[in-house]
Amino acid sequence: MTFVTCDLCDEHADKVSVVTGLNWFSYGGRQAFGGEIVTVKCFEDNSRVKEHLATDGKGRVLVVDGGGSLRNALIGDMIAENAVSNGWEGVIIHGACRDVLELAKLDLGVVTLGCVPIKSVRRGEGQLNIDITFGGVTFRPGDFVYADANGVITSTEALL
Ligand SMILES: O=C([O-])CC(=O)C(=O)O
Repeated sequence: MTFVTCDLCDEHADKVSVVTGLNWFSYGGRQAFGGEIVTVKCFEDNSRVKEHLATDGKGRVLVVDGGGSLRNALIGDMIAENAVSNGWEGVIIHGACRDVLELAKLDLGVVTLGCVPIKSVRRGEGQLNIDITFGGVTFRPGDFVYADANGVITSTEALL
């Protein structure tokens, strides 16, 4: 998938919602990625993230509202490798990741607010496929998201 979010914004100004006010970092080996939104809402517990990236992700992007916490990582190299095996396009986390040198080698988009070396706990908490909101945008399961070095945008319909 080759695209630039700036062009998508210019061409589909009436259709896109643009995430603002957040400083994203791109850690994955895939710099531009997009697809149908699947959501997880969790806080410092990556149970749902791990579970869900172990299922079929072809054409899909997992968008995680981690409450903006940078205190522990919701994804690392093992979970990300599993995501690649299951065909996920990428992961966008309003929270942190770890194992950044390994993430850079994977054919997966990984956009987060930052990184931290400690993993999260797993107490089986978190919700799957509910509407989540950050950066002024509500991410609805089944809508579409596109991300690159310029930022993150959503649309109710596929733009590519
Ligand atoms: O296991 C975790 O929670 C995160 C991690 O380090 C990995 O995915 O390798």
